[in-house]
Amino acid sequence: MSVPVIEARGLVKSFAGRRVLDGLDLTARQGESLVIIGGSGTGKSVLLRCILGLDQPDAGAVRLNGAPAGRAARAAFLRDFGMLFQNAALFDSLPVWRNVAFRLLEAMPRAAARARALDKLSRVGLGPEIADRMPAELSGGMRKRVGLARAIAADPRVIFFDEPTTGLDPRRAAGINRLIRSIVTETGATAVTITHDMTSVRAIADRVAMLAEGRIVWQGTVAQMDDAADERLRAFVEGHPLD
Ligand SMILES: Nc1ncnc2c1ncn2[C@@H]1O[C@H](COP(=O)(O)OP(=O)(O)OP(=O)(O)O)[C@@H](O)[C@H]1O
Repeated sequence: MSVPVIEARGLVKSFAGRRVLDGLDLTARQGESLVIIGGSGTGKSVLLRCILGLDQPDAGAVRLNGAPAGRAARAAFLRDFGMLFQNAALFDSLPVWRNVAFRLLEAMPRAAARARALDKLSRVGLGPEIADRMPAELSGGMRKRVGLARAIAADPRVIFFDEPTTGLDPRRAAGINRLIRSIVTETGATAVTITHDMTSVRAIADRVAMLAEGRIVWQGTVAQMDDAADERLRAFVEGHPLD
């Protein structure tokens, strides 16, 4: 079997004495689409931040492409990494194409970067007429698509999607889910998505991992998820009300 792209072992992270991650183990393998689910405040973002080196775990270790996540392994990982942020996180002062080409502009001439940006915009269903618009002129769904074009601009091997459908109506959300799935399948990239949206989970996931009480308490395919008896999983998947 190939070396895991991401391996987290025994991650512990507390804030103000409260343990958010409590011995968490998780593996993402080359080319798979892993979706992490879990209630609000269960630590999904903290987990991503620990993987990316933005938060330091109190204990445990992260390995990236088989190597301990020190400075060099993390730099190599980030060179081949793209991310779609919640709310797209576009630069409001830059036109769409420069948002998409942001990292490309360091690596290639402006004309080539613009051409690549237009190509990626077209991949997410946006025409060249959008390229010179400012983000504020776009709808939420279009901004999300621009964010997706930016995430894939440099053809990354690993892509993180942070709540990709939040704030979108169901049809726009379905459009984003379909794009994410087709991009992951086409490029063979490893994808890690965090979401609350069960429609998204079903559209995107090869494997689902549920975070609760600081650990991955269940993982499996979507088909296994539908058959699983785990109470916490059932409650989340079926949306049992919480007071
Ligand atoms: N820098 C920080 N300082 C203090 N507490 C933090 C910090 N970052 C996260 N937390 C706490 O850790 C817990 C988990 O937060 P996190 O953002 O990872 O949750 P989440 O699962 O991503 O939630 P949501 O689904 O609502 O985005 C929360 O209680 C949060 O307040």
